[in-house]
Amino acid sequence: MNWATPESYFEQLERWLAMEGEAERERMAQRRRESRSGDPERSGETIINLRRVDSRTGLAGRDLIDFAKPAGEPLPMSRLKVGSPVVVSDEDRPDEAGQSGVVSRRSSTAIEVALDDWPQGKRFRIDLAPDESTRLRQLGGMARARMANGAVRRLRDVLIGLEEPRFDPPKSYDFATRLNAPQQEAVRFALSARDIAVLHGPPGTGKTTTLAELIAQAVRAGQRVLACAPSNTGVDNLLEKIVPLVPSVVRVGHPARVFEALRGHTLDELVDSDESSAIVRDMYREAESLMRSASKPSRARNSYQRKNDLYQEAKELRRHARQLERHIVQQVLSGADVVCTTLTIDEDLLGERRFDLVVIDEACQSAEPAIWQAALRAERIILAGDHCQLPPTVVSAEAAREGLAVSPMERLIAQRGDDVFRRLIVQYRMHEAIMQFSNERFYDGDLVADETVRTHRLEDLPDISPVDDPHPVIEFWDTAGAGWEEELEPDGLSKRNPREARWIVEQTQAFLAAGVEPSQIAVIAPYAAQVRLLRNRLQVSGLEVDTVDGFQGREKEVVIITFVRSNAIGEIGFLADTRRTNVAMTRARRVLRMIGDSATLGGDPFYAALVEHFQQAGAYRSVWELGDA
Ligand SMILES: Nc1ncnc2c1ncn2[C@@H]1O[C@H](COP(=O)(O)OP(=O)(O)OP(=O)(O)O)[C@@H](O)[C@H]1O
Repeated sequence: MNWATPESYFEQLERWLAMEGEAERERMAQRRRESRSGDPERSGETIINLRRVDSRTGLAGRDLIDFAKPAGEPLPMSRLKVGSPVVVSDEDRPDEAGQSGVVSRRSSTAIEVALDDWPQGKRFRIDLAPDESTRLRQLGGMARARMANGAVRRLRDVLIGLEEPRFDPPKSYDFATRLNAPQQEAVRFALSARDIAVLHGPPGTGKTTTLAELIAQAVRAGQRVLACAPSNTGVDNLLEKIVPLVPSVVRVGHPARVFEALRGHTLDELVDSDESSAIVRDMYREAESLMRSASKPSRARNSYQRKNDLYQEAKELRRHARQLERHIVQQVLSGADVVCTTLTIDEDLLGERRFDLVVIDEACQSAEPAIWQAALRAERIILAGDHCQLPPTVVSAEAAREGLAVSPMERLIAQRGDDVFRRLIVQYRMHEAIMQFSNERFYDGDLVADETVRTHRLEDLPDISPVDDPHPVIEFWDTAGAGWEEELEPDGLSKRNPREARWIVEQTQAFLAAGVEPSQIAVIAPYAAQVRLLRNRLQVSGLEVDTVDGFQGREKEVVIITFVRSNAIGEIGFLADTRRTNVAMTRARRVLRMIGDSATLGGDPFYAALVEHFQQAGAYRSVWELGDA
């Protein structure tokens, strides 16, 4: 995408955001209609028939309530993840609005929600809440960017693609972590940027490790850094790597949304452990006791006046307590070398703060409107991600078609080419054979497998049999002509393939029998219906069956993929977004198995090349060999 002026750029973004808002409202309405007519859980945005099974008090006095189905029934597949904003409501009072909260933990049978008040009722439902506040904050950031002056204005225009990025001669650094040569070069390059630099990190190449080093170097040079990512998980992954390298890091955000192990670095906890916070707590307690005294009935002559005085005193005390609390918060923030937050920034909290360097990890998963809040606080900005993996989530199909699903990082690479980015090329995850196809199709053949993983096999793990007949590293199993056809899930719109599912179950059981731990296996399916079917049939604790989205950024020793689509008309639906398949394949460390119908998939040049690649590699099999096709 190219824009002629900042005005045309921001007008386009505003239109896209309006379309997103409309599409989200439509999706909510659709969900309500489905609730009335059939199974509300099918939307993946609602869980019904829940009971309160446990509770504890979390940070800042919030109630953390565990909800579960009767008799420990597993929860349905849903988009409700840790950090999702939700509404908890009483199923017996459908007309009441319910309470807003945030998912703070999830297991296969229970979901914990952080709520400000105790939820009343017996049977509950939890609905994913639309994120209007995020959109409003994005609009605010865009409006300010539109009016920007001076240096911010120049940075803005480089980001939009209207001005050339500039670089100083690279300096040399004394690195704190052991980086490979391309990682070192990437740090030198990024830190030489006067306005913008981009780091392209293909799977397993140590993008986050490199970003943490780069941030540490900036801090050593006396700079203040804002480290962001679109998701809470992304922020926490970065935070985890920054903490050992930088003395003072603060994580801004709802503690319920932060990994438990990292909560000591949240602003809430740091403020809480500040010495002056004891005084604030005393002041609040004192104010409460004044309020209680004031509310006691009294027959004294001047009781009205006395009550009024007590209320006034309590109010004044509270005002002072809040002031002091704000002061502590600002002190903690000012003392931090690095502030970590999602891209949805709390503007009141950060105030006018600007940073020498703003780093955005997973930048390929944020759409254009999401970057402006952070970008406006930057002297220089570094975007890192992999545009060959999952794009930003966009609800409006029309806005996506028009370009909202293209991240600013992807756009900058397309506009500026090699001048603006460096690619990390040594990967520490996949056996060479697993990497090869992705490498050729997506990474210009640049990727190199590090010696520590290049030839690693399943048999190198402890307790794996059979050692004398090693498991092949890669295999594509073709169902062409076998009649293993896809079907629609009854009452649903999602697709599944029962015969492929049966094959997957057999394969998985064989790996388990060979000694592979359930937690080392990923079963990946593109469609929710196939995931549901497989979860039903593969109830093994620790084994993960999910869609691609559930595995982004992660890895497993063994990855088994079912492509599902098998039909006479060669329709492959959203498998046509081949980046999803790239993500799925590149999760695997030692073994990759795929099953699909080449007659259906092969109409698409990407899948035709994939099957051809496996044939050439001697890793092509047909289900006809099984004798039960
Ligand atoms: N220079 C290096 N030497 C040895 N191991 C490394 C090096 N750089 C990264 N690694 C290892 O590679 C793995 C991936 O690193 P990291 O988590 O930084 O990758 P990533 O690129 O952010 O991953 P992804 O993008 O796939 O989520 C980690 O186990 C890390 O310790």
